[in-house]
Amino acid sequence: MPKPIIAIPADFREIEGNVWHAAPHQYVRAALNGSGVMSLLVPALEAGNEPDAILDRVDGLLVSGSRSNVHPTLYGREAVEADGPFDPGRDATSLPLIRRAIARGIPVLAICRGIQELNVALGGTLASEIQDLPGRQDHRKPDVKDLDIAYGIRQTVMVEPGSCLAGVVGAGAVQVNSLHRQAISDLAPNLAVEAVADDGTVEAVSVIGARAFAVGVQWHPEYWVGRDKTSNDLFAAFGQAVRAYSETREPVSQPSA
Ligand SMILES: N[C@@H](CCC(=O)NCCCC(=O)O)C(=O)O
Repeated sequence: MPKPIIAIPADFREIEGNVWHAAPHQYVRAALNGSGVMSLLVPALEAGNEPDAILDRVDGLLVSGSRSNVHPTLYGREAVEADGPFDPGRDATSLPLIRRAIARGIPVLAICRGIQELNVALGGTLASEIQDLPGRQDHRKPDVKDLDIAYGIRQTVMVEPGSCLAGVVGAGAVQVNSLHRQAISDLAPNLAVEAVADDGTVEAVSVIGARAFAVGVQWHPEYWVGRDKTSNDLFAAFGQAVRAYSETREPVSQPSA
C-alpha cells in the first residue's frame, strides 16, 4: 500500500537571485517520519491553482510556518509597515486550500503561519507585533543561527481539557517553542480555542464540527518530531487521520484517451 500524500503550500521566495516555490525541509521530514506520509508542494501562485483539483489528488493538507505574514486586507484592514513581509502567492494558494479541505473533510494540520491562515480563512483577524501589546510576552524567533536554539522549547501552553488537542497530547501544561510576531486576534466563528499561553495568546485551535482532524498550532512541532513526545503525538494523529481519509478517497478518474 503506497504512503498517503499530503499537500504543503509553498512560499514564493527569492533565493540566490532567482524566485523559488519553497517550503522548509523540517515539514517534509516531519510528515514522512512523524505521520508516515509523502508531501507534494503546491506552488505559491496568485492565480492558476485550482484547489479542488489539487485536493482531489491528496489525503491531507499541512500548512507550514513562514516568516511572511498574511496580508491584512484579507482580514479587513489596510496594511502598515509592521504587517510585512508579505507573500500574496502563498495567501492566494493557502487560504482557498484550507477552506476547501475543511469543507471536504480532508485532514488539516496548520502550523504557525498556518494557524493564522486558518483563522483568516474562516473569518478571523490577526494582531501584529504582539510583543508590543500590553501584558504580552515576546514570542519571536530568537536571533541566533543555531536552529536547535531558535526552535528551542521554551514556553508553557495550557491545553484545554476535553479538546481535540487534549485527546492527542493530553490536557494541561505542555512545553512548546515559539517563533512568531503575529497571533490570532478575533477568533473565526467556527474555531475553538484549544490551548493558550500564559499571556493569553491563542496557541492552538480546532475547527468546530470538522468532519476530520482540523487543528492549528502556533508553535512548531515539526522541528522536534522524533525527539519530543508532544511533537510525535501531534504528527502521529495527523498521519492517522490522513490514512483514514486515504482509504475513503475516490481515485481521480483519468479522461478517456
Ligand atoms: N510570520 C508569522 C508566522 C511565523 C512563523 O511561521 N514562523 C516560522 C518561520 C520562522 C522563520 O523562519 O523566521 C508571524 O511572525 O507571526
